Amino acid sequence: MMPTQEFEAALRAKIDGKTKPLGALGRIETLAAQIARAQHSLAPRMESCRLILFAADHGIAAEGVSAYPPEVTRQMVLNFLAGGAAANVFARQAGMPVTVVDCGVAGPPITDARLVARRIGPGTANARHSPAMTHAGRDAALAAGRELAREGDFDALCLGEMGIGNTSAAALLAAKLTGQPVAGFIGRGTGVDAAGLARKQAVLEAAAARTAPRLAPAEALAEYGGFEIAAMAGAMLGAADARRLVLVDGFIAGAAALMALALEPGLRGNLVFAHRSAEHGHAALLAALGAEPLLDLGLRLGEGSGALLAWPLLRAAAAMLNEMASFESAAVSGPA
Ligand SMILES: O=C(O)c1ccc[n+]([C@@H]2O[C@H](COP(=O)([O-])O)[C@@H](O)[C@H]2O)c1
Ligand SMILES: Cc1cc2nc[nH]c2cc1C
Repeated sequence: MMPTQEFEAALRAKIDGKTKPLGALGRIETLAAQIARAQHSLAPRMESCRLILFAADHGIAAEGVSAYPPEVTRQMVLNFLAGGAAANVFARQAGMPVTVVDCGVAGPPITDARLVARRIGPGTANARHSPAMTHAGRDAALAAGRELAREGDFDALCLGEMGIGNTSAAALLAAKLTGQPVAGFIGRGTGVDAAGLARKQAVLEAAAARTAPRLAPAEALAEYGGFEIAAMAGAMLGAADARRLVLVDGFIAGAAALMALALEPGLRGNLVFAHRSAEHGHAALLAALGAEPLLDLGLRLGEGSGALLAWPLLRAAAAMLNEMASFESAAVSGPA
């Protein structure tokens, strides 16, 4: 629903009527306004959030573009299920449930009742040489994310990912969606050294050269995406269907956001960009998104870690709107 002029005027009056100098709560004020618009309510609810963690493997990891071996994806999924990863710790701090989704982790399916199985395949094909996924695989991953993000009764969603090699997929996707050279989106990911970075640059240049500089969104996703990236993009669309806000994490989540926005520009109001990742290329990606993130903590982990850390700000913004006294109710004098 488009915010009406009356709604906007009432929202402005409510925020400006709170007992604070005009504009003194800065980004918390714009965040409160975003939440109110997304729910089309002057008294929005922002009490519950959950983390959905999407995991998948990447064929391009075989090119030596990561500092860690591909089996870490699977091992970290087991760590998520055991509750030992950073994402689990931050989610527990916030009292947030965690859903772990296997979108296509390499090797045999992980048999664990707590894992949500949405396996599209045992990882993508190597995008250096061929399209990463079929159109059917892409559509299935998008649909899986969309359906998961619509489920349950939550006001907001943190979306996170795990996938060795996925900074390569995200960089290629960002390049093909913006039409900009891939070089500007390449970083060290999990921490490749200088030689590793040079190899990653050569591999991604070669992968990018397979196709036109700019691709239609759905084509870019099939050529270069990952199953977890497609599922995350789908989850953003699903969250918007349910009028939920999404806390967008770092570089890979940012590429998924660029993808989701290319498919559905109306989604913009549902996305809150949580943080600026230390991954070189995230700044360029945020610029392409026209986004100014809330936090800048030097994180480069993924897993939704930055989104989880930003969740209290979302709660605080809604609480400001709902609980803070007005000049009138508290009998405080306005500007002289
Ligand atoms: O979210 C980020 O900004 C971010 C930046 C660098 C690395 N990561 C994580 O590291 C993995 C990808 O790094 P790489 O080097 O294997 O492409 C993947 O599991 C991501 O969650 C995440
Ligand atoms: C250990 C490890 C944890 C991660 N979490 C997200 N990406 C990751 C990559 C590695 C290597």
